[in-house]
Amino acid sequence: MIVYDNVHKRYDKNFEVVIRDLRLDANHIYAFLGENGAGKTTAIRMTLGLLKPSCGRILYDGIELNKNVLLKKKLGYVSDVPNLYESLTGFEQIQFISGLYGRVENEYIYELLDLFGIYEDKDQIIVKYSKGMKQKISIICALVHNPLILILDEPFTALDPGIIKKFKKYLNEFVKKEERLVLFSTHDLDAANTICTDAIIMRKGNIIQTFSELKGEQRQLEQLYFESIEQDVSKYDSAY
Ligand SMILES: Nc1ncnc2c1ncn2[C@@H]1O[C@H](COP(=O)(O)OP(=O)(O)OP(=O)(O)O)[C@@H](O)[C@H]1O
Repeated sequence: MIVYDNVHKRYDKNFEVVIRDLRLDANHIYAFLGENGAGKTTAIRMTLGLLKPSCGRILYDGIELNKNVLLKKKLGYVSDVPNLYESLTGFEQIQFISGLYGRVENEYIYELLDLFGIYEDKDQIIVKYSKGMKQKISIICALVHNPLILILDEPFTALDPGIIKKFKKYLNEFVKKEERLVLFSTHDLDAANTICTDAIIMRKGNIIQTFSELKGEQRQLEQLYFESIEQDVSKYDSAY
C-alpha cells in the first residue's frame, strides 16, 4: 500500500504539485491522467524517490522509501524517456540490468522478449532500434527482477496496438498476485479505461478527481475525464 501524506513539490512560486491525501492499495491498477503539465511525471518521480518532495511523506506500508533501501528492490520503473546503453544489444542490456539485481534467468528473459515481440531483434545493438523497440526493452528491464510494484510513465506511447493488447493482459495478470500494484501515467484514455481499476485526474498540479473501481461502471472513463476537466475549467472561468 502506498500512502501520500500531504505531499507538495514546489518548482517555483507559480507551480506546485500537491497530493494531500491519497492511498493506493495492492491488487489495483491506477492511472494518473491529466493534461500536459498537470504534474503526472512529478508525482511519479516523487513516488519513486527520484524527486524529493518540498514537504510531506510517501509511505510504502508505513515506511518511507529512503528509510529502507531494500524497499526499492520491490519497484519496477519505466521512465517516459528510455535510458538504455545504446552500444549494447537489447539482450545484453536486459542481462546487465538483471545482473545488477543478482538475477539472470535467461528463460524468463526469453519469455519477456517473446511477449513483447522483440525476440528476433534481441541481438541487434540498441542504437539501431526504433522508439517502440527501445520502449519494449525498457519495459522488460523493469520486469526482470520480478517487482511487486510497477510504476510506468507513459508506457504505451511508442507501442503498437498488438503489443499494447498483450501488455495490458500481462498487467492484468500481474496485479492479481499478492502485494502487486501498478501505477502508470498516460494520455491514452482507452488504455486506461480498459485496464485501470482506479483513475486519478490531475490538473495544474492538483488532483481534481479520483474514480474508484472503474470496471463495471456504465460510463466510460473518457466521459468522466472530460466532464471533470470541464467542470474544473468552469470553476476557473467563474473566478474571473
Ligand atoms: N525540473 C523542473 N523545474 C521546474 N519546473 C518543472 C520541472 N519539471 C517539471 N516542471 C513543471 O512542472 C509542471 C508539471 O510537469 P510534469 O512533467 O510533472 O507534467 P506531466 O503531467 O507529466 O506533463 P506531460 O503530460 O506533458 O508529460 C510543468 O509546468 C513543468 O513545466
